[in-house]
Amino acid sequence: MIIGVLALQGDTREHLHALAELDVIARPVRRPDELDSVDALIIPGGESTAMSKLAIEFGMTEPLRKRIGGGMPTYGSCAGMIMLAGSILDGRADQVPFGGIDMTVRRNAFGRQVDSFEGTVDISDIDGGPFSAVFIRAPWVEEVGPDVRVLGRVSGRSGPSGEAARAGLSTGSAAGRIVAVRQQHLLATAFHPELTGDLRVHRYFVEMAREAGQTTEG
Ligand SMILES: NC(=O)CC[C@H](N)C(=O)O
Repeated sequence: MIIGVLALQGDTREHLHALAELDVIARPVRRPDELDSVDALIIPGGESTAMSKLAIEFGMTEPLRKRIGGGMPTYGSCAGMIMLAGSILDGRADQVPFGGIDMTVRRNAFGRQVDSFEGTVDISDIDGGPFSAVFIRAPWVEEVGPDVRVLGRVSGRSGPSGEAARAGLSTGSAAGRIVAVRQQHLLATAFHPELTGDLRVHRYFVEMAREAGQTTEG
């Protein structure tokens, strides 16, 4: 099994590194023929408006829509979550998501004054305690359709910076927000597990990809 990491823009390297730590064969994907050669895909964090523009320029939008819609296991973190959404609030008018997950996300949702903060997130399918999750100009999920499972919400604050408090975690405006979802073969988180060295989300996704591979092969 080969897992690709979309390499148009964003923190591709960090995801490749996380996959290498898990002994998975992983490679960057920029062109349609490279997409053809992978079994699953990670869409990294970065800037979704730039990613959308580059995907159009590289002729990747339609091939990606087709593979994602056709059952390729795909995981999006942060900007990648935005690109997997059916609909985007506070996006740019010319921004075209790849879609796949029946959800509405709000870009830069935690407030413009807060560029980044750490929060805690419990993910229902993943053992080992809450995640210390890094949010960088992150979206949250505003609404989900009936086929989407909510896996995680912001449960509290962590980290010494007090940024989480400014993000409203103490007053409750960020607490409880949906930041991890799954719809069948598609997974998305608003935070960046690739930046914290906690490999549990990647391990979970690799398992998803393996299971999908077994179903198609057998
Ligand atoms: N860290 C991120 O991926 C930020 C996402 C960014 N705010 C966007 O709209 O794409």
